[in-house]
Amino acid sequence: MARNQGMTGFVQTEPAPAKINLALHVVGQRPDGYHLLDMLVTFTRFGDRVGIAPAEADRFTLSGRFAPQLQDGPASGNLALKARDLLRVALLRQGTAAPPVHLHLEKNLPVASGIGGGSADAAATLRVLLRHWRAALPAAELADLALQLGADVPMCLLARPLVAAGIGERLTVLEDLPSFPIVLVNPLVGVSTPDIFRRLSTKENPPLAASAAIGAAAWLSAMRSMRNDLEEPARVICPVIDAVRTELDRSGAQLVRMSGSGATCFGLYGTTEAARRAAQALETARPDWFVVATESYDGGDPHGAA
Ligand SMILES: C[C@@](CO)(OP(=O)(O)O)[C@H](O)COP(=O)(O)OP(=O)(O)OC[C@H]1O[C@@H](n2ccc(N)nc2=O)[C@H](O)[C@@H]1O
Ligand SMILES: Nc1ncnc2c1ncn2[C@@H]1O[C@H](COP(=O)(O)OP(=O)(O)O)[C@@H](O)[C@H]1O
Repeated sequence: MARNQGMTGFVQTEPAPAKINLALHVVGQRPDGYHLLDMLVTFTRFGDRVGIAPAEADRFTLSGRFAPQLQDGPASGNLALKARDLLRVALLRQGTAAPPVHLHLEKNLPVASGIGGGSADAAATLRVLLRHWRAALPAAELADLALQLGADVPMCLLARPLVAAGIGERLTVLEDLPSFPIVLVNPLVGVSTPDIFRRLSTKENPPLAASAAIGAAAWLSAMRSMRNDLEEPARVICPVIDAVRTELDRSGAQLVRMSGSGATCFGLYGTTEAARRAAQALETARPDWFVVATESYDGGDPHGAA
């Protein structure tokens, strides 16, 4: 697997936005061990990017700040390539051609950080390859294929504000969730998702009450009564999360919470300028952390907005 300068020369590129769990309630456990979750989810303009070009044989290259972390393991373990291979098998089964491609991943999102980078890459790969190969799968088959790649992949395929239930396969798109100026902060300590789930002390918590709020103030107030049930076990494994939260609280955020299984925490702000200033102050105070100011999507077409 080679390092590559960037996206120049790729015939099609696709954004792989970060997934933000604005709330995550653990409400049960399936017999196979997977946890039942109620999640309020949005996506950000900031994310990874997948590019493709036709090729004589399949090829995979990486660039971006976090590419080195994915270069150590075998490329075949990369979720973008798993997505390519699974999609190709499904298309060949129905008689659709899926010729070789050069796939490039610009890795801007920290790895194992609770914002679904690998899932976003897999989903973006599915979207861009379906376009490139001018192919389609029945909706139910595509949803199944996405879920095989990971519990977060179906929601990343939609990449728009939604409520997710089950393990992430039951999705309800939210048309009225506003866009929020948001700052993401990760202390650059990777957190293993199964480890966090294993440490949960209780698995049957109150469900998400997703009432139909209208406007940013009403949504903020509704979100304040929601939780991320994975925060408690994550703070035990990764105590620096407390420091991340404290810094975000001090930066003037209207709501601070951890996303997914951590360790990324986010702050929501009243204006883009407030988010930008907060990110600048955080970066100065903690140059060893990953800090980015961005915006979450509203209920409109995410691919138009990205
Ligand atoms: C916690 C969440 C919330 O959005 O996000 P991240 O922290 O990964 O971003 C997701 O549910 C993560 O989804 P994803 O990262 O795709 O998980 P998978 O690869 O399917 O599962 C990895 C492992 O996590 C545990 N797992 C995952 C999802 C779930 N609902 N219950 C679980 O117990 C299982 O041990 C599983 O083997
Ligand atoms: N394209 C990818 N980007 C990030 N991680 C990947 C990718 N492909 C495989 N992985 C593996 O998936 C695991 C989860 O990574 P990631 O999706 O970044 O986690 P999270 O959902 O917690 O943000 C990592 O341990 C990593 O080795």
